[in-house]
Amino acid sequence: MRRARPRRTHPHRAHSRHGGVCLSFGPKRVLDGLTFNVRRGECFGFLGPSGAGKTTTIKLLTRQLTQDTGRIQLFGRPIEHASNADYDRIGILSDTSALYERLSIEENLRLYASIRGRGQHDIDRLLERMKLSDDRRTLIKNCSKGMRQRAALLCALVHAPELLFLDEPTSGLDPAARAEVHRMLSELKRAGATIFITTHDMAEAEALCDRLAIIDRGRIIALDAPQSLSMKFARNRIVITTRTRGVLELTRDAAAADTVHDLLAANEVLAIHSDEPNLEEVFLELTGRNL
Ligand SMILES: Nc1ncnc2c1ncn2[C@@H]1O[C@H](COP(=O)(O)OP(=O)(O)OP(=O)(O)O)[C@@H](O)[C@H]1O
Repeated sequence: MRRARPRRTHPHRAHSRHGGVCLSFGPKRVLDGLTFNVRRGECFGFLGPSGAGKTTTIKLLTRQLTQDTGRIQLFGRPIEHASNADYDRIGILSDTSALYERLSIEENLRLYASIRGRGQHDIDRLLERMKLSDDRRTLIKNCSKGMRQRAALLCALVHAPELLFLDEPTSGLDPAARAEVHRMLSELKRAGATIFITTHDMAEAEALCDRLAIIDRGRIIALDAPQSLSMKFARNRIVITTRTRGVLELTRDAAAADTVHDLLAANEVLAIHSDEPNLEEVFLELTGRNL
């Protein structure tokens, strides 16, 4: 994988009031005191509105950029001391620009396998897995967006990395290809890989991620397990659909218990459910914006 040479982005060091990692592009503060850690073996989701700083964070974590201030550790050591052997433990899917346009899908895969010092024996299996066997000889420049995305993902995986950085891995994929990527990521996780993933797809985040960070304007505004995030924003209400009295919303208290009892006795209850927000609503509440 080609790595851009690390470069400083801002002539002076801009400190955050809260510590953590900061980065500015010119006068614009893009990351503002980021602090988080990713645990070995987990799938860590990084969500946020467009322009929040997700890709920039991946670039810092993969040493394509250098932070202005703050410390980053990779495999438990300062990232400045990361060796080539450390980088060999990493797979990166950022966009599809790392693919060679004039080579076929298979040639790209074989090239990446040889760059990574890997044998070629897994390539047929990988192509089959991503349903790319029939298109293996198609040149990248003639591939659809979904085919490119799948090919790029395979190139990121070809050396069986322990730590994967995936920037919107399912964008542009149809539902079947998306499900295939999800299955593949779940398998990698079961095999012990650590995954750092950005996505705009809340259902994907909920299904795949052990923990999620929500980032807005370069700051982390929430970090927890998907279910815990929803619970934090639970509105403490129950919603009852009745036979003749429409939909009732009750606050969870002793009075609600009496009402529910009376409704049940009168055979009025068609459905009862708690009113926890889904992740999409949590996100909207936190950021005031759609994904
Ligand atoms: N090389 C650069 N020079 C100047 N500004 C940049 C550069 N790269 C990113 N930015 C700015 O930094 C901010 C964060 O960008 P970033 O790509 O990290 O956002 P993102 O959260 O990944 O967004 P998206 O979901 O749209 O991919 C944006 O305002 C963007 O315009």
